[in-house]
Amino acid sequence: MRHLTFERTDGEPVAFVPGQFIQFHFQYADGTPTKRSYSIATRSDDPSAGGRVEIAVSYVSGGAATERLAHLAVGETIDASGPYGRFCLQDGDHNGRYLLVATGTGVTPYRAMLPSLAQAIGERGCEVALVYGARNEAELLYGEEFEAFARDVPGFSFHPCFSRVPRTPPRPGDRNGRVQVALADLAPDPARDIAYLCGNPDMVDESFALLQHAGLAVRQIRREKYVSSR
Ligand SMILES: Cc1cc2nc3c(=O)[nH]c(=O)nc-3n(C[C@H](O)[C@H](O)[C@H](O)COP(=O)(O)OP(=O)(O)OC[C@H]3O[C@@H](n4cnc5c(N)ncnc54)[C@H](O)[C@@H]3O)c2cc1C
Repeated sequence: MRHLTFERTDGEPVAFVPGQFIQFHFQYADGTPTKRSYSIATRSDDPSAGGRVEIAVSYVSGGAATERLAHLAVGETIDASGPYGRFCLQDGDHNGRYLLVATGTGVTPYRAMLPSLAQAIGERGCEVALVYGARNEAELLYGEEFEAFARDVPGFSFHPCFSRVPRTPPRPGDRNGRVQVALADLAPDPARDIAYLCGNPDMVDESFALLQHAGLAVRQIRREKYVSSR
């Protein structure tokens, strides 16, 4: 995975709502134009971010966009458009708990949402549980930040799930296995939960089915599937 930071060539800040994504535009080797989407990871409470766009890219062997992004040099430019998307927190929600579920780079929109989540916890007294699946500790993207946030913000809990290799030594709250199991253990409750699911499409579909089985309505489940957009 790579964490990349971009700024507009005209120096203007990039306005976005946490949860949105941008698209990069480039060409295949034969000159055919194409584009790919990447969630914005920038935290608005980070003064050093300064209106820049931060993204995390999971490397796909032979993938057109990730090959291009993996070989971008510092200072090089790439065409982009956006922001797009509605995988965002909504003003009218009065739920008692957010269940945020992600695998891999699917956790990036939640990093961008952290300041808004802290505000919701402070103003509405709601809880937030972040369930995050990675294969091993090395792939736990922004893990230290989420752990620090959980320490600082009562009401926010972080549940890292290691699907291949457990963390050694394990930390309190670590889970081994798939995010779906940890999600079920949180006892999803239609009376108080709104869920966000982001990342691997199979994980999103399976978690969606699990939440529906627990009684959540479709409007209580928001999804962002990281499908290839050719
Ligand atoms: C709304 C949205 C937001 C997204 N946000 C992010 C993000 O924040 N970070 C991120 O890394 N990606 C994100 N993606 C996925 C991203 O847009 C690309 O699809 C991904 O980077 C692969 O593009 P590529 O051009 O490198 O691979 P492609 O050239 O499109 O694919 C090459 C081959 O790899 C396969 N493949 C594609 N993706 C994967 C994968 N993940 N695992 C295994 N095989 C794969 C394809 O089926 C194909 O056979 C997002 C997608 C959407 C729709």
